[in-house]
Amino acid sequence: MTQTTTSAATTTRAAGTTPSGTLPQQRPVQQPSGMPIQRYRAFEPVSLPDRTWPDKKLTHAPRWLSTDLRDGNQALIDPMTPSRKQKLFDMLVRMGYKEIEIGFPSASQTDFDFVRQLIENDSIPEDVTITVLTQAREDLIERTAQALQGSARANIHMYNALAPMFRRVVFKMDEDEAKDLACRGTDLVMKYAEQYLGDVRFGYEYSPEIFTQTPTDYAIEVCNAVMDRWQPDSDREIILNLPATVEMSTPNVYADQIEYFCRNVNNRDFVTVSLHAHNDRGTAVAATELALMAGADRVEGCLFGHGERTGNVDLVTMAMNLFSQGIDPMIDFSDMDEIRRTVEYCTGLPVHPRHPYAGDLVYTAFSGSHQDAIKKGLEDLEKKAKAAGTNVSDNGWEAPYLPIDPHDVGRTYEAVIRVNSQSGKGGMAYLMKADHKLDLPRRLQIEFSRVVQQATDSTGAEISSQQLWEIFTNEYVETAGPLQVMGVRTQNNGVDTVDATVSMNGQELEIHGEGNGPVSAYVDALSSFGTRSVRILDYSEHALASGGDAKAAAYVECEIGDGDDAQIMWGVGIHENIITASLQAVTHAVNRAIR
Ligand SMILES: CC(=O)SCCNC(=O)CCNC(=O)[C@H](O)C(C)(C)COP(=O)(O)OP(=O)(O)OC[C@H]1O[C@@H](n2cnc3c(N)ncnc32)[C@H](O)[C@@H]1OP(=O)(O)O
Ligand SMILES: CC(C)C(=O)C(=O)O
Repeated sequence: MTQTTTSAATTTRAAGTTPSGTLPQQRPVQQPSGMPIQRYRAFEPVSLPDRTWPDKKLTHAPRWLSTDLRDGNQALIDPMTPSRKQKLFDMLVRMGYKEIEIGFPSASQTDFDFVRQLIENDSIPEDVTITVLTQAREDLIERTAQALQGSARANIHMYNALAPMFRRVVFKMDEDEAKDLACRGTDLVMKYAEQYLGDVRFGYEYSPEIFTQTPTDYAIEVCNAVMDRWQPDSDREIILNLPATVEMSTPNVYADQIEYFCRNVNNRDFVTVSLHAHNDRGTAVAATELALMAGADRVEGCLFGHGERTGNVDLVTMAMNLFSQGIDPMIDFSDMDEIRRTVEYCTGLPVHPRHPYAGDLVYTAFSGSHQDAIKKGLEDLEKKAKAAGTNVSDNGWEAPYLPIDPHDVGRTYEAVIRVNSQSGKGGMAYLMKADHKLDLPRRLQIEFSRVVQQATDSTGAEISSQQLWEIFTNEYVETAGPLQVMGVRTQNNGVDTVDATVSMNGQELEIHGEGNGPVSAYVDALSSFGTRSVRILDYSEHALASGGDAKAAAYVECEIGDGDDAQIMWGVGIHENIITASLQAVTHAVNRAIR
């Protein structure tokens, strides 16, 4: 056996033991995975030692562009039908998007026709700018301009790839040739805009595709050359959209690239710097947020992160992250479930149950300690609102584990707590109160949670609120047992008396008891005919609702029997008459003890 000697001044420990006398913990040794890491290399970041973005804060919403109908649509298993596109477009407008990329009209007759449909059916509000994408190819640019005829406000968005690998493999172009393609494309956009779009409030967006894998100085050089053609001015902005076409690095690297670009590009005052992050590393939201801190003005993305491969940056998370910091996203997400249903219908793809702010499970706690904290948090908010004579929704939000109030996105608190084998008393008590109006005393909560635990352990499955109610009533409220009460008369003549007709194990008896209240008189009566003694340890009652015929609930904690045989038992009664409810509660506790 190891010896540990402790004195006031020193602690001596046997070699190889810890202060608690246990064997020391060995640090785990991880093993090489054997995966082919030699095939990949780390991303080379731009050098920006004097970066300023880490100290910046997001204070307002950026300009948003929804590309659900373009980048989102081009990545679907089944691209949207025109009627689905229309439905999604209408919803985007209702939500407040003012810039919407509606397709790639030179790609197909379907895409072209959809643009025409929106314009000809007058579906585009005056203050909404539609955008369409094209490659830097003359035939495609001309067709693109034709598609936009008759619109009120429209942008042509042209792209070409600048990254070395793309130039070499896809385009077989050197840097100058790729720059020249961008410049010629810009000339053609202007030419065909003039030819077809004289009456349109017309704008231009250029994307140096694969911006993040392009040497930033070269991307700036091409953008400056494009601007030499477009000639931006105070009333002639250019949108320079800087895509992380494939996300290749940590978000801070994108932020450095954006800050570097913003500092060094020409005509910064007339340039709207736009972000277009994909989510290949799962950090598109973080990258976009940091890049906004780095000086960008505008964000392109899709609802729920649809788009090529892992998707575009998720516009829902982006906007709701701002909302949760008290910043108006300028887009309305107050009916999140309707937005989700519409996107699911239009895209044919489900939203993940854990999707931030919108998934089925994101305001739900199954585990005991989370439930307990949420219950206390909600009670605290209600208490504060009551004290101030306001509603919870009028006050600031602060609740454990819930970054926003589910009500603010159209959810109820119903799903906030769900019960399974991971749950504790707090969650069950919350459901019993919220759904069934029973405010269980604390020690009853503890006892009941053990009863529920047995049920969840045996099935391994979630227990619905209705099942919880059934378990509760079977256990505490409707206990069949040897003691049955057939009739009770209570009186108060200075002292409370109870006269009852009961049957015990089938034998009918008249019993009588006295006490300083009906419950103690009933307990006295029960003790008089040889059952085990009954002592009330705790008693509480409350109405289940307001109104004359409302039911009341009574909870009693009894000690039944004496000495070593004594059992502590809860019983519950629910009845229109509170005295009946109390006596039922005692009867149920006795029956539970005998059972
Ligand atoms: C990052 C993005 O999301 S970009 C948007 C991608 N979206 C889409 O591609 C959806 C719509 N696209 C389409 O329907 C078709 O690709 C079309 C209609 C645009 C073009 O079709 P096609 O000419 O038949 O074929 P394809 O797409 O294979 O064309 C590739 C050619 O375009 C060239 N090209 C690709 N991108 C560009 C560009 N931005 N500017 C100029 N040329 C380009 C390629 O180098 C290749 O040239 P090559 O034929 O000389 O080798
Ligand atoms: C056309 C551009 C903006 C694009 O979709 C991308 O690079 O991901």
